[in-house]
Amino acid sequence: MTKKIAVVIVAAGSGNRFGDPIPKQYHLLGGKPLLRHCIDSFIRHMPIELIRVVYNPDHQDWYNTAVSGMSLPNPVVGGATRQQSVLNGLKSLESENPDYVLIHDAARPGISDDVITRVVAALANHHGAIPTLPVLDTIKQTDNNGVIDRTVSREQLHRAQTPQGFRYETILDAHRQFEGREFTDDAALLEQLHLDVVCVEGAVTNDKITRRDDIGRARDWLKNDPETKEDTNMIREEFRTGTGFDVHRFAPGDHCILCGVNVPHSARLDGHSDADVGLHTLTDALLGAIGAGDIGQHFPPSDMKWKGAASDQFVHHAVNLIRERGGRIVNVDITLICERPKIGPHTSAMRAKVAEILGIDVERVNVKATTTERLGFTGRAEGIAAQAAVSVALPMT
Ligand SMILES: Nc1ccn([C@@H]2O[C@H](COP(=O)(O)OP(=O)(O)OP(=O)(O)O)[C@@H](O)[C@H]2O)c(=O)n1
Ligand SMILES: C[C@](O)(CO)[C@H](O)COP(=O)(O)O
Repeated sequence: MTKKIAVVIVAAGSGNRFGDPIPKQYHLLGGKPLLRHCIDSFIRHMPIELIRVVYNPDHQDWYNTAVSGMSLPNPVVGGATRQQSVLNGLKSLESENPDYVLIHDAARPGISDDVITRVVAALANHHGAIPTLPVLDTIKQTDNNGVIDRTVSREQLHRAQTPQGFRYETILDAHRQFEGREFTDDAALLEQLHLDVVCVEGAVTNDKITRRDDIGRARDWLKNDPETKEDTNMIREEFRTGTGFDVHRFAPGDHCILCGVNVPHSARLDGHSDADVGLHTLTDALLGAIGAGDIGQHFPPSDMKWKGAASDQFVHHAVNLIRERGGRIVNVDITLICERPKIGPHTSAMRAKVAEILGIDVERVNVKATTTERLGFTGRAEGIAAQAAVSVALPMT
């Protein structure tokens, strides 16, 4: 009899070890997000209504981009731990009551048809089946100081991958029973219950993306993957450039706000909001990249509500417009043009602040300064000018 098979793809993690503001499951590999690679693989083995993605609603924009054009069931909200996310995903399938369920990490985009087939086939004779790889290195056990106690035999050791397949009711009961206790994979719960879980052959391409370097390895296998070239689900990106220019005059005061940083000076900047000329020009550049006008259209200077306002909110607004379009900021470069105050001592703090506001890595942000050799209004110390250039990647429609 044909078995009803469902899949839970857990994608609610924040990827702390990967260390990027964009969670790793939404990073592009060969033109499409890791999560989409996983979905595209499972769709060949089961009806779309039996695919459940467990996600974090804070990632909504990235999620929408990843599943664009697909009519998947609504995503399930994840929990604080992988285990909690799995339980939420399993519960969401109760009305479907499948025979088998496969539980897969969205961080494993290199899942192959063969691995899925092997896991499912093994479920005919076992409560669970998981793909594994042999351990090839010699394994040492140490004390707390790193001094070797002994060499562990690797003969019976295996590296566990996903998808881990189970009889649905068995794994749901196990997750309910052990809710709150910590396990690093799903098979471990059945081990506690002395139910048999068999290891089947996994795949090197199915290794988990955990740290930043892992993406490079995944790109290498993808280059050799014949399916990729014909893949019609690739989310292709196009790159947009935006520029900004802004000027504010000096007025009596004792500091300027520049790129979100308080810089002591013998004058302040006058104008719209807190007059942060750096963030204003950045906002203009971001809006320019997506064809969304300029800062004055979104936040009219005539509107008194912006008087004295912190300018990071203008940048946040532009960033949200980019995210709504499924885009991401590739890099930004801001130049402050003035004779005084001296900007050099503050550029590190400005870079960090701008990166924080944009939610991107500091390495993608540059802030620099120049003078105009005492020429013109900046040379006469009447005010500060700033210009910015940004690059934004947008999914091609
Ligand atoms: N609360 C959580 C934690 C993890 N996961 C998912 O579980 C899989 C494997 O977890 P891991 O590699 O540890 O991902 P993260 O938790 O995102 O990474 P990190 O531990 O580095 O923060 C990932 O697909 C991740 O999205 C999840 O759905 N819910
Ligand atoms: C489930 C898993 O991917 C199997 O290898 C792994 O245990 C997840 O562990 P992590 O600590 O969440 O990376």
